[in-house]
Amino acid sequence: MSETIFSKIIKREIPADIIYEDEFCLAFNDINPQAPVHFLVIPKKSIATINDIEEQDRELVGHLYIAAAKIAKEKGFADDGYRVVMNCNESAGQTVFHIHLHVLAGKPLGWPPY
Ligand SMILES: CCNC(=O)OC[C@H]1O[C@@H](n2cnc3c(=O)[nH]c(N)nc32)[C@H](O)[C@@H]1O
Repeated sequence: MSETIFSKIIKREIPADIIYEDEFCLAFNDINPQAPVHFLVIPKKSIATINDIEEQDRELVGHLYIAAAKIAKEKGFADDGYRVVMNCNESAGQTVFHIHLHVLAGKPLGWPPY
């Protein structure tokens, strides 16, 4: 698996503002927030894109959403509302090839998101 900046964050080789961690995933604030709340939930397993998610990753991908919802509830914006986005490849703007959920909240988010 190719090393990404996110695998360095998982290994604590580079710093990040970590807000949640469990056996399977890590969440940290985005370095370039696009909303008052903008954090990422990433699996500890390196999976490059949505296209690379395998049947064996079903539980793990579901776990990312459960973690996102747990954080949203803890931070108090679950009921108000939030957006969860996972981008796949260049035209969707994916720049780090380690899958990650973007969790955005804290302001009315426009739709469609482009
Ligand atoms: C269009 C979004 N497509 C994408 O691939 O998102 C990658 C996301 O990761 C964020 N990011 C990049 N490097 C770092 C870093 O070292 N630290 C942190 N805390 N966030 C980072 C970046 O701002 C972007 O929102």
